[in-house]
Amino acid sequence: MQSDTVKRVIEANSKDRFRLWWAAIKLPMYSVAVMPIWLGSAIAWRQTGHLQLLPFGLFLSAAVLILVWLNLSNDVFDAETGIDRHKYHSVVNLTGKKEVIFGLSNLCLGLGLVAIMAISWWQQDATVFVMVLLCCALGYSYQGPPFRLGYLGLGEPICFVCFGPLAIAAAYYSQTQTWSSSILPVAVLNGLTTTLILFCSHFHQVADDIAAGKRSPVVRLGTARSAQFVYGGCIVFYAWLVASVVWLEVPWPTLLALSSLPWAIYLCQRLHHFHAVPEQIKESKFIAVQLHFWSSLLLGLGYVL
Ligand SMILES: C/C(=C\COP(=O)(O)OP(=O)(O)O)CCC[C@H](C)CCC[C@H](C)CCCC(C)C
Ligand SMILES: O=C(O)C1=CC(=O)c2ccccc2C1=O
Repeated sequence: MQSDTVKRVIEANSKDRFRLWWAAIKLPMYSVAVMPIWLGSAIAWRQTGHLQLLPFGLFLSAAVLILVWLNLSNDVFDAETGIDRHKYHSVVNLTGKKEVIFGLSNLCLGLGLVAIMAISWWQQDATVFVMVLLCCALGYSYQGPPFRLGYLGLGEPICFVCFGPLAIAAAYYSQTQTWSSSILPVAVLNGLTTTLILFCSHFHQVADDIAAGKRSPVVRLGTARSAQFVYGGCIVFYAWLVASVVWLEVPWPTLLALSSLPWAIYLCQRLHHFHAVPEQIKESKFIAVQLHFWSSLLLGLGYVL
C-alpha cells in the first residue's frame, strides 16, 4: 500500500518520475551479477586455454535474471514490513502493484534457474544447478519470511559467501567440470567488494531501519565505527590482493586491480566526513559499486592477459 507522501512524490512531474525509475532499476548494480561469472571463467580460461561460450552465455543471463528476482522480491518483502515507506524508488511504491511485481520477480527466478538447468543438462552434471540453487536459497533467507536474516544483520556474511566462493566456484565449474583451490584468492576479493556494497547501502537508511526493527551492521556499530570498518575493509582488500600475487601464485597482471584505489579513497573520505548525513552518503553504495566493478574487471583481465 502506498503512503500519502509516497503517492505525492510519485505523482510528480515526468522528469522526477524518470529519476525515480532510474533509481529503482539500479542498472550499475548489475555488475555484481556479471563479475563472478567473468572471474570464474577468466581463471578457467587461463588454465584450459579456451572459453566455452554456451555455459558462459547461459550463466551470464541467469545471473542477471536472478539479480532482477532478488531486487524485485526485496521491494515486495520490504513493502510488507513497512521498512520502505520512505523509499520512493521502490518498484512496489512506484507501481502500487505488489502482486504483479511478485509474479514478475518469480518469473525471472524461474527463467534464471531454467538457464542454469540447461548448463547442468548439457554437462549431465547437477553440480552448477545445486550451487546456484543454494545461492538463491541464501538470497531468499536474507529478505524473505520467515527468515529475514538481513534484519538481524546477517546479510553481509551471506553476501560474501554467495558472490565470493559459491558463485565463482560455480562459474569455474561450469567451464571446467572440476574444482580448483586456485579460485579462492579471487573469490575472497570479489566477495569482499560485493559485501562492501551491501554494507555501504545501510548508512543512509539507519533511521528507517531502526524504526522497522532492522539491526543492520551499521545500526549495530553506529555510523562512525562503520565508516572505520569500511576503511579497514579496503585495507584488507588491497593487502590480500598483493599477498595473493606474492604468495598464492595469482598472476602479477592482476595487480592492475590496484588502479581501483582512487574509488576506495573517495569512498573512505566521503564516509569519514559524512557518515551521519544521509543526504551526503546515499550514493556511497554506488561508489562501492565502482570500486567493485573496476577491481573485478581488472582482476579478470589479469588472468586473461
Ligand atoms: C537485495 C540486496 C540488498 C538490498 O537490501 P536492503 O533491503 O537493505 O536495501 P534496499 O531495500 O534499500 O534496496 C542484496 C542482498 C544480497 C544477498 C545477501 C545475497 C544474494 C545472493 C544471490 C542470490 C547470489 C546470486 C549469484 C549469481 C551470480 C548466480
Ligand atoms: O539495492 C541494494 O542496495 C543492493 C542490491 C543488490 O542487488 C546487491 C547485490 C549485492 C550486494 C549488494 C546489493 C545491494 O546493496
